[in-house]
Amino acid sequence: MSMGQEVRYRVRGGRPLNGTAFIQGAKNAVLPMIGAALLAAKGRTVLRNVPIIEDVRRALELAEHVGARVEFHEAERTIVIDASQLGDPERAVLPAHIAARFRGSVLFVPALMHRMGQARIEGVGGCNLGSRNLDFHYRGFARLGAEVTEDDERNHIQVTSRNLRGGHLYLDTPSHTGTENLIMAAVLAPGTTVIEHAALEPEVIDVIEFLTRMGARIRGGGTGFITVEGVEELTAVEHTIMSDRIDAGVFAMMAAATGGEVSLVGANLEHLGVARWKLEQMGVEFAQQGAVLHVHRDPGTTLRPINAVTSPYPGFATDLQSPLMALATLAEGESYIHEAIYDGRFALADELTKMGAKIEVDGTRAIVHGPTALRGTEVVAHDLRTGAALVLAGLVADGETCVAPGYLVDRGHSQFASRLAALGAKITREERA
Ligand SMILES: CC(=O)N[C@H]1[C@@H](OP(=O)(O)OP(=O)(O)OC[C@H]2O[C@@H](n3ccc(=O)[nH]c3=O)[C@H](O)[C@@H]2O)O[C@H](CO)[C@@H](O)[C@@H]1O
Ligand SMILES: C=C(OP(=O)(O)O)C(=O)O
Repeated sequence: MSMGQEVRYRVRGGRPLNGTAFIQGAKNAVLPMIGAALLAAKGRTVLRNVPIIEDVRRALELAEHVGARVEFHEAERTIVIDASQLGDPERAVLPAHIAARFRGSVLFVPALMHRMGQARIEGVGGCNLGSRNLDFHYRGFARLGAEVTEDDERNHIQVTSRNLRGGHLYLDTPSHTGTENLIMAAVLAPGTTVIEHAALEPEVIDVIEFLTRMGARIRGGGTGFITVEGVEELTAVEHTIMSDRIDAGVFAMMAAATGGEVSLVGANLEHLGVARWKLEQMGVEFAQQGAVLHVHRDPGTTLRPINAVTSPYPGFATDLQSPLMALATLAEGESYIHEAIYDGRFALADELTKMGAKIEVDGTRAIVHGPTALRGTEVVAHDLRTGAALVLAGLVADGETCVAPGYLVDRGHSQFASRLAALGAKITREERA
């Protein structure tokens, strides 16, 4: 999609979702893996089960911009990356026009440090969720020996790294990309690095598996205490990306909202963490059948209200908080939601209010008064998950719901309209020049 096009989703409510949906590969695993692939000085990396999302397209543009050769075989959901030519320090720049369009751009910094000795970050994007800092990343790079300077005027950050070496690192809170970035900074730094208070997300573990296959020496993934022994070089390998637990959670909640019955191919119930138990309390039935997750909500029963607090894995995922708020508008009674990770995720409440929902917001806490008979209207996707949550609301609303800008949904959900249409939803994705 070019920058000039406007994408919108049009949804007509009233149909239960039934059938089979293919859960995409994980956005939050593929982005660090594209960054990690740039660490390999020889050979070609092959990534499989790649989600066809805008963030992946931006990541590949960025990889080309810094000097890698990339191919995205969309029909095969496969990426091939050749990073053997990286090395020109002049190209060690993450320009705002690409990097500011997605959060994952920050995951390129370790590769630029190792391969080019420096990195200039002219912008980092991601969903507009209030304050989102990167201080743990930069402080960690500095503890490994990098020099980090800020150009406040232009809002640029310069990282220079002649001699990275192992060190003792910690995170104030278990940052997801922070953990991945510090691991990638440490894998090629001589000596031992310890990372305390590391993130436990399944994607972090998938990234550790990928790096280990490349030749990295990493222990303690999933324990919160990670040890990395620096190695001299990493090799390009092949890896199949884990399935996207947020995509799975969104489809499960859509089945629940509409009173449907779906089979989610590739979804893993364990990866839902606390969200699984919350949805079960609301009246959603899950059955894991090997690699397929079966989700059912009896349309003859009402949804029960819920209390949820977002927290790092295995807590209730903040990325699932928005669709949960939309689902809670349908529950019989008062739901309480506390968003403890981001201070700006509740823009959704105003949009749901336009559809008839009754939600009281106080800072990062919200009370949802259900049940509401939602009405379709034009609503704004302020961020990726707000977009997905509004599509969920549209699936049960009376009349037509129009969700824009669709680009934000396309940042993270692959072929959203066609996968939902395959389950019986009335949804179209429109592009206007
Ligand atoms: C590309 C990617 O993987 N994105 C995910 C990643 O984002 P991301 O890795 O950016 O999220 P973090 O875990 O780093 O952020 C969590 C909280 O920590 C704060 N913080 C973070 C880093 C830092 O250096 N200083 C600091 O103060 C942030 O402002 C935020 O309030 O994890 C989030 C939390 O699970 C998810 O919502 C995002 O989908
Ligand atoms: C917050 C999200 O993504 P990002 O970190 O890429 O902005 C998300 O996936 O909901």
